[in-house]
Amino acid sequence: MDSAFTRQWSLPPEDEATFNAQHNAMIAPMLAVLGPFFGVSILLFTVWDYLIDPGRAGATFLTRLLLVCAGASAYFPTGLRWSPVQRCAMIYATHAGAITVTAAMLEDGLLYGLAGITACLFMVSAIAIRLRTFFLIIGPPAAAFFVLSSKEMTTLGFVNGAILYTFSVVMAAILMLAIRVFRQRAFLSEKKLLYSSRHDSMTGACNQAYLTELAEREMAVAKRHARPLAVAMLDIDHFKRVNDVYGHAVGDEVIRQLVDTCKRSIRSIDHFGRMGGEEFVCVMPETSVQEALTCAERMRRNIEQVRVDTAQGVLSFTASFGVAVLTPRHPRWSDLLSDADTAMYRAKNTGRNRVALAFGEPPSAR
Ligand SMILES: Nc1nc2c(ncn2[C@@H]2O[C@H](COP(=O)(O)OP(=O)(O)OP(=O)(O)O)[C@@H](O)[C@H]2O)c(=O)[nH]1
Repeated sequence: MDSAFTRQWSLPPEDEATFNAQHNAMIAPMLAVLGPFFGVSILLFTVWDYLIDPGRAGATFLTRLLLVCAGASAYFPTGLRWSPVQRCAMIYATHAGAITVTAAMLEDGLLYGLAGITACLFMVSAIAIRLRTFFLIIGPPAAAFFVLSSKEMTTLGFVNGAILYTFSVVMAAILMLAIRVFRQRAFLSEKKLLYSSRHDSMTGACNQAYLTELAEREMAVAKRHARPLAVAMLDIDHFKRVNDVYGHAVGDEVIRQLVDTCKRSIRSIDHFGRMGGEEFVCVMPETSVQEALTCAERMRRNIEQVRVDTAQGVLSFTASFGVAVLTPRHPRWSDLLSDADTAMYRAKNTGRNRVALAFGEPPSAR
């Protein structure tokens, strides 16, 4: 199948779970409002039963009340831990079921009730997010309708009712798919927007604001559980010279290569960000002094190996690193960062292309 077509209707697997979770979180509070509204409306429709057949209105009211009360348990979250979709299915089965059963109790009622029964179908379009869910929710009341109408209606009435019902199901399913596509697009644009608000557009590294947010969160966790946390600050050596000799485009390429190299040299739980210009920070949770020095050294060595092809020949570059680890002397992220920054300047001042530890050993020699 054409991939552009597939993309219209489905999300990448890594997004599907988040999309569904967001959808469930959105419909859960709606159930507490829409559920009771649906239930009360169904009870009020007893007036209609009375107009059609006053003698049976009492029985239809009791049936409606019984089924609505049975479904009302799903209006609000309970200890049963139902998923929002299961709650929807319960409300729909009992409430749309109430309309179907009471309609069947009246003469030609299913024919009159068909409008209400099919209208309820469209509510499911707004709530279901996948065809499977859609059919799961509408299945039991639809089966009830077909069974009851095959018994209660004339053959002509049954055929007409079945055609109308089936047509409504198809229309509601199409509406559901259209709503899904709109929601998917909104989800993907929001995701893209969020990504660009948090990442540097040139390198894809976290931007300063996002890195600070992540670092503060990691710091709080590390303090709460008395876990180690380390930070490495790095700056490309003599970068101004790269720009001056090779031009800005090559300078940009050097920055991109550095980010790719560093990201490949760290763990997936580490956070790498661009603080601005040619200065970067790596936040390393669960990392001791020795491990942080090893990681910084690995980044330094890998950067040293990078080669950039330019019109003036092959270019290599280096970076200087400052490492600091969280101690009680760092109540705020800015204190820890400042120590890493001081260490990084020590690495610069003692020869560059090296790793220095804040308040620790002298910089590691090349
Ligand atoms: N190409 C490019 N250059 C940048 C970017 N951001 C900052 N720069 C340049 O980076 C250079 C930084 O130079 P300096 O701060 O003097 O430091 P340096 O030349 O690296 O010297 P040391 O840090 O002391 O080793 C400046 O010339 C900036 O214009 C960028 O995104 N792209």
